[in-house]
Amino acid sequence: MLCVDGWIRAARFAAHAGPSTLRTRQSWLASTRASGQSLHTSALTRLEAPTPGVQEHTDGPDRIEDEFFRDLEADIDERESDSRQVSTPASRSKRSSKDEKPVIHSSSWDLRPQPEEAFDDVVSELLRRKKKTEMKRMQQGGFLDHITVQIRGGRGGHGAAAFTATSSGTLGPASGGNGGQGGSVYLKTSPTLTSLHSISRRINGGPGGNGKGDTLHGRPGTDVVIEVPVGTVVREIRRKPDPTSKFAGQNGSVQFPTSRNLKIAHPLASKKDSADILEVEEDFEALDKGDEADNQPMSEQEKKAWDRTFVLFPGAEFTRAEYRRAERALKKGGRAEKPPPTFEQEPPKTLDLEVPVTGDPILLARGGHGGMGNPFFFGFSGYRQPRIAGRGTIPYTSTYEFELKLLADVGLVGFPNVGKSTILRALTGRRAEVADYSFTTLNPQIGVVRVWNDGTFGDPNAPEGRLVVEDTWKERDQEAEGRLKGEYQSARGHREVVTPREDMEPKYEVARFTISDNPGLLPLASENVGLGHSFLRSIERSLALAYVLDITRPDPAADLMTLRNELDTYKEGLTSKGTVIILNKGDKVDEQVGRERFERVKDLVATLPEAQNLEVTVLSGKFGLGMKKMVQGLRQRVEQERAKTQERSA
Ligand SMILES: Nc1nc2c(ncn2[C@@H]2O[C@H](COP(=O)(O)OP(=O)(O)OP(=O)(O)O)[C@@H](O)[C@H]2O)c(=O)[nH]1
Ligand SMILES: [Mg+2]
Repeated sequence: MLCVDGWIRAARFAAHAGPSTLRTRQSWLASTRASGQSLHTSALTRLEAPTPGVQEHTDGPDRIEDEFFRDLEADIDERESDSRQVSTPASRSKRSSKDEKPVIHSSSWDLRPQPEEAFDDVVSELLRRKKKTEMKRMQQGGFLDHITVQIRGGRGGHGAAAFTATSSGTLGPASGGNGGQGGSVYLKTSPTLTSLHSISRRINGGPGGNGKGDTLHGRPGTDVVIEVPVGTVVREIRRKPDPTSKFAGQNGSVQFPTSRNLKIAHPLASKKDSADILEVEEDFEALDKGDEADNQPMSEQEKKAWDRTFVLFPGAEFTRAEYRRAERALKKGGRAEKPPPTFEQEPPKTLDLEVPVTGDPILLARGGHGGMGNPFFFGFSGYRQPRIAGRGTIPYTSTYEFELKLLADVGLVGFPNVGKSTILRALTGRRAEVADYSFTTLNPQIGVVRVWNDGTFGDPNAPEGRLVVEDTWKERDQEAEGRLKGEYQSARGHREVVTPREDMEPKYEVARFTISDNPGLLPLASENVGLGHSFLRSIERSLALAYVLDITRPDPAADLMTLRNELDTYKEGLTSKGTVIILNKGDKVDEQVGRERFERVKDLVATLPEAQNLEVTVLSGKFGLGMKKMVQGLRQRVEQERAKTQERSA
């Protein structure tokens, strides 16, 4: 049986669409006619299986074709003459420059070695392309799915060494305020983000305010909340003390404590200390007992080092012994600087943000302690008028690795320029970039497919047959023309939403799933050629995969094998997620050729281990034809997989 429903929709769309759409359509009609091919017998309409529950038109195809063509062509003539009248020199020059746009044909990525070609040439060509696409990606701001970030809590504010003034001019009671606690760094998910590019490489909590006289404490530092997309995996990979800290390595090099023992390499440590590995605890005990070194004069370097821990009242001078006593006071009060905990003492943080973070954000790095004001040192080892206050501590820096694994239920995979973005747009209305050259899509995109009770999908108000997905530059042209005419025409103008007619059956949503459009994959993608790993990583978690092949290419079956091999090489078992094989651009081939290629793919699929889950379908993303069957297939698979996951977690 013949399904002409799709064709009627396409014809209807053409009759309603704007001038540039008409031109495309008209040239298509003309070329098809010229080749002596009957339109309704395109591979698409013949191969599309009837969708259950959808009423089929029983009129003879010839009659429908004739009727629609007469109307359509009259419409086209009328519109063309209209558009000629309004076209301005500016819009004409714009179009002509666009017409000169170089078109890279889809076959240009066919890099499978030809018999006479050396494999090395192919590889070097692929590497050249990888460089080119990466450059393009960088120029566009780029998608980032893997970054390392240095995170540190804010430094604590310094304590104040101050005294209440007395009428006699002597120093009254100590009244320095404490420094404020540094701000902490938190993490939460954001539903609107789809890449990590907005995250800075270095994130510090806000610094705490300094304490002041009259026991005025410093204000706490501002907290920082990092927002990441859902699907981000966060791993702490390193901790290191601040380079100015006592625990930092000598000469600014940083030493990460790998065991409980810590090598003290600091101006304050004696020669013996830096030679031996010394327990920190014991170090402080030894300090308390006093040391003959205490009586020796301090070097400038040592003074500077103490200055990083303490603030002195103006004019005050401290000996080494006094400093050590003050340090002990801090330690007893639990305010002394500590080395970063090792991974054994405090396991590294690992978070898998597969579901949105609800409630409080997650703490990644705590702010440093505020320094103590001088009242804290009162009475300690004989201080009646402590002319010393503590500085705020600088927390250690953690290096985190952020990796984004996009969480779409379905992933579209295919070589460049086969129409993946077009299909995403046809399914979801998301304005993904579509253009007739390879690597249009550089960043994965996610759209939501909504399935209605009558088996339709997408925008519930969009009348059938009004949808066409055009190359984005054409839309931009249309937009510009609209602006010139003084009327702003949305790029989605031909998808305008209409209120459902009263006689229409009410629709309700029965299922919803997300689908991701990914950058095109090249042979050797699993070796990181093209955009390689970056997007393979993000499809790893999809519940189902849809292969997109271009039916106008000479051997879609071979393309499928190359695609499958790439996925298999990247990760074993990934191909078992395959659900549908889409032969796109069904409107572009004539029936016999289309049928042959379709059969070849089907024969090949029958030999695959995952054959029982795979369905082969021919469709046209551009004209939204033949999509229902694919949506049903994907929906079923997604629901099955979701049920399995639920069972497993139960
Ligand atoms: N005739 C016809 N053209 C189509 C169809 N689907 C896509 N195209 C055209 O094919 C070209 C490439 O489409 P895209 O959707 O950008 O392809 P892609 O796979 O996303 O390409 P990359 O992002 O570069 O990997 C565009 O010019 C589309 O208009 C279709 O079903 N029929
Ligand atoms: Mg694309």
